[in-house]
This record gives sequence, structure tokens and C-alpha cells, in this order.
Amino acid sequence: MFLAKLMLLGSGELGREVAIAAKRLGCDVVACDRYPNAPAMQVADTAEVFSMLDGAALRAAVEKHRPDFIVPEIEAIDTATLAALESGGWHVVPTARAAQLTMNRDGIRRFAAEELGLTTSRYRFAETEDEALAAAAHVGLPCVIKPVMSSSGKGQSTATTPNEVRTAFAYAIEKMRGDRPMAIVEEFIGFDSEITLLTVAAADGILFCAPIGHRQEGGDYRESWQPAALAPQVLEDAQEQAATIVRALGGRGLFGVEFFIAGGRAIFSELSPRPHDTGMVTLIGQEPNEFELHLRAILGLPLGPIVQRGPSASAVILADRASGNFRFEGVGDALAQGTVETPIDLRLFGKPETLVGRRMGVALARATSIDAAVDAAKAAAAAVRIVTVEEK
Ligand SMILES: Nc1ncnc2c1ncn2[C@@H]1O[C@H](COP(=O)(O)OP(=O)(O)OP(=O)(O)O)[C@@H](O)[C@H]1O
Ligand SMILES: NCC(=O)N[C@@H]1O[C@H](COP(=O)([O-])[O-])[C@@H](O)[C@H]1O
Ligand SMILES: [Mg+2]
Repeated sequence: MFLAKLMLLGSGELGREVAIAAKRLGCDVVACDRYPNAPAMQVADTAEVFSMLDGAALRAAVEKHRPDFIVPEIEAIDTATLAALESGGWHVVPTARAAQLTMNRDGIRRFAAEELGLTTSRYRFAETEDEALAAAAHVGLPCVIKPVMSSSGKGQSTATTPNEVRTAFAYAIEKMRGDRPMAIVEEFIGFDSEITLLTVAAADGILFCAPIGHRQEGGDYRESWQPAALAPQVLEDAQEQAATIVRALGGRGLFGVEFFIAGGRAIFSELSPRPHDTGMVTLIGQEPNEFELHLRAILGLPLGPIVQRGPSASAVILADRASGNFRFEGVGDALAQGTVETPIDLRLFGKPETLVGRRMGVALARATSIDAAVDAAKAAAAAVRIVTVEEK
């Protein structure tokens, strides 16, 4: 009856779009996350609530539902269990090794720089304050310090003095996820721009989407746009590096490969072996979008041509307060900004709770130039407000 059964490990906004794509192709979807009614659960056939770091619960869910594909959606997963499941014949997307290497920054950075020879910033790892100071002396100041296990900029800061290195290291350890108190100390790259190169490993080979530019604040993205302007030789360099690492990781699926562009060079930063948040711009600017590409690659289907439909942008809608009882206002105002030249769309993720800075939605725009698309997406995002519903 179903084309295939997918189990999503993590059910946020990215998984929700994968689930929608999967439902459109007649798949059966089991959505898992640490809390009930997570975004992807609202569109899936079945949901399971457990921590993805709980290996026993993860194995139990897999054995209960017997999915054709186990699809990691977040980074923090018990990857030892994923590896054991893969050895037992279950299919992990793209591979358990890819999930294992990318969950920890030391894994993917060492693999990229030391095994594959990709261009990266200078870096060292530190487990103590003294090691952090020595690492900073090695890579130079200013430097960026991040927990090895974290995402969306959590626990990340930039240090310009040895004293700040101490504070930044303590902050990284305080905010880390998981059980490895280790930080990466990285050379600060004064980049000209940064991009995500969506790279798909599919039955018909390795294909690239048009590069996506993005602006980050506090380590989390605010706006993304596609296509990002890049000199042809820089794009070629990034594509070669992306193909090298995606091939080496193996398996099928879409990868978000992040680069800093500085002085005409593409400097590899990190990679997600799954759809990337900045790639939400493809929901308005590209066919198939990144979620559909991920799904087709997983299922072994041809990708067909990837068509970029012109200057497009996304801008995030963040909550400014913590609340379990809230509603959105201004959705009509945002959509009313759309015109024939500049279509506007929204995705409101349906997260049941807000937190300060939590991403609750995204505004999407297409226009006649990148600047116009970014401005339109920002204006639409700004029109949407999250208000607390007063208790009666
Ligand atoms: N070495 C660096 N030099 C300059 N800027 C940096 C450096 N490392 C990180 N940044 C900035 O911080 C952002 C987030 O860093 P990174 O991608 O490593 O973190 P993350 O927590 O994995 O984020 P996400 O999960 O959203 O991709 C980068 O996109 C970049 O803007
Ligand atoms: N950069 C990684 C990323 O964008 N991940 C996306 O955010 C969700 C968690 O959101 P939450 O923290 O608001 O629950 C994840 O489930 C995934 O969709
Ligand atoms: Mg990143």
C-alpha cells in the first residue's frame, strides 16, 4: 500500500517538510521527537515520543515500526545505536557513519581536514581551560569557541583576549549537549560571505543546487537567499570539496555543505547529512525543493532537473518570549505584501511552545533581485507577531 516507510529521528520544521514530501509520494511516516505534537508529528501517520539520545528507546521504536529508512533529522542522536542498527540490516540515511561523524564537530572537522584535505580554518580541540588558552594561542585571536556537540549556534562565542577565551570556553561547556565536555577553538574567518551548497547524492550521481547565501546572528541564521553570487572558480572549488566529502561519507540523501568565502577561496566549515535550515529558501525558489530532493534520493528515485526559479529569500520568525499559550497575529498583513512580481509565502511550524529566540516560522519571497527578495521576506517576517493569549 505504501511506497516506503520512513522513520524521522527528530520532528522539527525540517522534518515536517520531509514528511509532507513523503506523504505526497504515498509514504508511511513515523515521526519521533522528545516532545509530543512536534511539527512533523502533525503531518505524519504515527508518532513516538522519546529522547533521540536514548539508545534503548530508539532501538525499541525501530523494532516496533520496522521502517525501510531511518532518517535522522537532528544532530543529537545516539549514533552508537544507529551504527548497531545499521549492522543489523536497518537502513540509516545517508549512513550511520555520516550521522556519527557530523554529530560531533571534532569528527567531521578531522575527517574533512585531516583525511580528505579540504580547506578549513585553523582549529584545535580543548577539554580544559588551559587547553583552550593553548589552542587560542595556536589558532590566533580572535577565535571562535563552540562545544563539539551543539547546533544553531548554541554555546558559541568569539574571544578576542585570553580572558575572553576563558569565559567563552566555560560558556561552551555550560551550553553543550551530550556528555563530552570538549570545545573546538577555531581561527576567526573574516569572510566576504558564507554559503550552503546543497549537494545531493542520488541514483543519478552527485548533483548540486544553486548556492545559498545566508546571514547569521549569534550563530543562528536570520535570512537566506538563492542563488548566491559567486565567482565561477570559487563555486567550482566549493563543488569539488562538497563532492569529495559527500562521496567519502557515502549513502544517498541531500547534504547541506557550509563554506565561508574569503579572498576568492571556499573554506569548508561543516556539513549536515540532511536538509539544512538555510535551505528553506528552496520552498519558494527551487523545484524540487531540498526536502523533496532528500526524499527522492533516499528512495532511489531520479532527481530530474533541479530548476531554480529566480532570486528568492527566506527570513526567520523568532519568538520574543516563552509561552505555552500563544497565537500568531499579522499573518494576513504578511501575505497581503505579495504581488505578481514578488510572491510571498509563510511556513508557521506549529511548535506547541515558544521560547525566547525559538524559530517559530519562516517568511519566503521571490523577486526580481536578491536584494528585493531579502527585503520582501524580512518585511513579511516582521509583520508576523507572536502574542501571548491572556488567561481569562
Ligand atoms: N571560524 C569562524 N569564523 C567566523 N565565523 C564563524 C566561524 N565559525 C562559525 N562562524 C559563524 O557562526 C555561524 C554558526 O557556526 P556553525 O555553523 O559552526 O554552528 P552551528 O551551531 O553548527 O550552526 P547550524 O547548526 O545552524 O549550522 C556560522 O554560520 C558563521 O556565521
Ligand atoms: N540548524 C538545525 C535546525 O535548524 N534544526 C531544525 O530545528 C528543529 C529543532 O527546533 P527547536 O530547537 O525549536 O525544537 C529540528 O528538529 C530541525 O527541524
Ligand atoms: Mg552551521
